Amino acid sequence: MSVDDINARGLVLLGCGKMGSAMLEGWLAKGVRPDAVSVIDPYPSRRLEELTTQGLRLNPDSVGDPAVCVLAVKPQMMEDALPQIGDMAAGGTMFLSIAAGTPISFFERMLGTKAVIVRAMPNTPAAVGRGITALVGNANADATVLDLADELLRAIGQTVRLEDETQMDAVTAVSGSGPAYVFHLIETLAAAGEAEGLPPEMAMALAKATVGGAGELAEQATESPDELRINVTSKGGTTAAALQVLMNEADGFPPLLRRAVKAAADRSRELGA
Ligand SMILES: NC(=O)C1=CN([C@@H]2O[C@H](COP(=O)(O)OP(=O)(O)OC[C@H]3O[C@@H](n4cnc5c(N)ncnc54)[C@H](OP(=O)(O)O)[C@@H]3O)[C@@H](O)[C@H]2O)C=CC1
Ligand SMILES: O=C(O)[C@@H]1CCC=N1
Repeated sequence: MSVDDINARGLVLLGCGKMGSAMLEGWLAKGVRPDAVSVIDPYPSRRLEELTTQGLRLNPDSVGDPAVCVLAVKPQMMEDALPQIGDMAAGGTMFLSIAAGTPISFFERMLGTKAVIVRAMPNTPAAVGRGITALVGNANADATVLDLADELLRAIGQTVRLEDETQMDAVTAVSGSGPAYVFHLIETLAAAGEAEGLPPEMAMALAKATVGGAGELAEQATESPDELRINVTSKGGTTAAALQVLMNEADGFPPLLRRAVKAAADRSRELGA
């Protein structure tokens, strides 16, 4: 699905809160025209209202037969929200659900077995083109459809294809929710810097740049993250002292993150039950 296809046939967002807006910003930055976008959302943000001056349509009476309809309301709201897209499923629209937990079978029940459905799990760095989205399609989403979905999602970052929908719970727990863990790492690293005597603004600047820079290095370097970690760690030095705390198998990062990721994956499974 190229930006040209979207601009020709249109894109509808059912729900445009934090994640829908992050994706929309990424697509607009890649050349999707605001006048190709319709948003259905009862309380649109000020940003969406501003975009109406560039042609974005808010809660229009009819959305026609768009190329893509992104389903971006909370899982708990999905059943109530879906009737608003009318009989779009009768046309050639690709439905792209980003709802955590909600299985493809739910959408097939709601939209009919002929609907072309792609279930995806993006994350909020999509707003700056640095997201990662995992995707899997239903039986109607053939290789061409999945390639098109992949192309659309690559406009907001990287993509991975899942072999099996059941992998989506773990994906959600790692990369869907993951940015929140990293933001919390930034918050707590800055707070720890403050506790060691740094002014708050400086501590926050150091924490943000360290997490951002380390993430970029981990993606660009040929070395693996464990090699990059070893490169920072001088024998008998400061990093080794910190890693003795963080890498502790009893109460360091490994058991803590294992528990956190399991809690998220379990919640994703619960949402789908
Ligand atoms: N946030 C994230 O990082 C990620 C979220 N997701 C998924 O994205 C989806 C949206 O999450 P998120 O953006 O965080 O949630 P938000 O609550 O920020 O966004 C949902 C939007 O849908 C609106 N809405 C509520 N009811 C309806 C309705 N009946 N019709 C149309 N719109 C409606 C909400 O309006 P109002 O606020 O007024 O209720 C809100 O603007 C969820 O399914 C979530 O699982 C997936 C990956 C990452
Ligand atoms: O917290 C949530 O349920 C959603 C899904 C992944 C990120 N946010």
